[in-house]
Amino acid sequence: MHIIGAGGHAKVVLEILEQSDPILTIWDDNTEAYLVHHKVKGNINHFKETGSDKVIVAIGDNNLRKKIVGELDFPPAITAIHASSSISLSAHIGKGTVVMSNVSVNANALIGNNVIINTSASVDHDCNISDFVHIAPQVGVAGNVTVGEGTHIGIGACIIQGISIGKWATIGAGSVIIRDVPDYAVVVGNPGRIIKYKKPIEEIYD
Ligand SMILES: CC(=O)SCCNC(=O)CCNC(=O)[C@H](O)C(C)(C)COP(=O)(O)OP(=O)(O)OC[C@H]1O[C@@H](n2cnc3c(N)ncnc32)[C@H](O)[C@@H]1OP(=O)(O)O
Repeated sequence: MHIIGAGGHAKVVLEILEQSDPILTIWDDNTEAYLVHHKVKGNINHFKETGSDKVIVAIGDNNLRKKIVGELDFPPAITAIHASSSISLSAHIGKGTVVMSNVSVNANALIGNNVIINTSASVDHDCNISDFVHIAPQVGVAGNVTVGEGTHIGIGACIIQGISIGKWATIGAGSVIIRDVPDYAVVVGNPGRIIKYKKPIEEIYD
């Protein structure tokens, strides 16, 4: 199994994957780096020579994670699911996705590819979470919420039921979201209010 990334987020992903398979190879453009006790084996171009899809891109920044996944010859096929998480049998977890400790994913929730559901977050029934989203620690997402590609939901935020959040939006730490959020909006506070709009770097240059 392979991990791309050697930063703080990758450290947590490493610990999850080591529960099931201690044979892991780490790849990062900083080829001098260590991920805990594993020395980085090579850069991302070097990784491509393995021809493997048994990889997860363990990079916390949604924009950068999408960019790196896009550079790979095969989409990541590994999911990292912590043994203490509780995932409904009717939920779907996409490939390349990380589910950290004490997370709950309830009935009929759809979680896309290359998503991060961070420590102790909960995603309730019938939610639809798109690719490259990051749901930070302690976030509560109520039932029937949709979240567009690449959105970051900050630590401790709450989203009430039925809300639709657009793509590449940012929800500030501790915010309470009671109204729909448009694409690219940065929303903070209780109740959440839009303070600005921020496009991901790739889309700014499109
Ligand atoms: C395991 C892990 O570590 S996972 C990572 C967890 N971390 C997170 O989830 C981080 C979430 N990030 C935030 O909350 C950030 O503050 C952001 C993204 C919302 C805003 O960051 P920036 O774009 O740098 O905005 P900036 O700091 O300039 O703040 C702009 C204004 O919004 C206010 N503001 C920023 N964040 C918040 C917040 N969470 N709640 C309320 N107000 C806020 C600021 O006080 C400031 O107000 P002012 O203009 O009246 O002074």
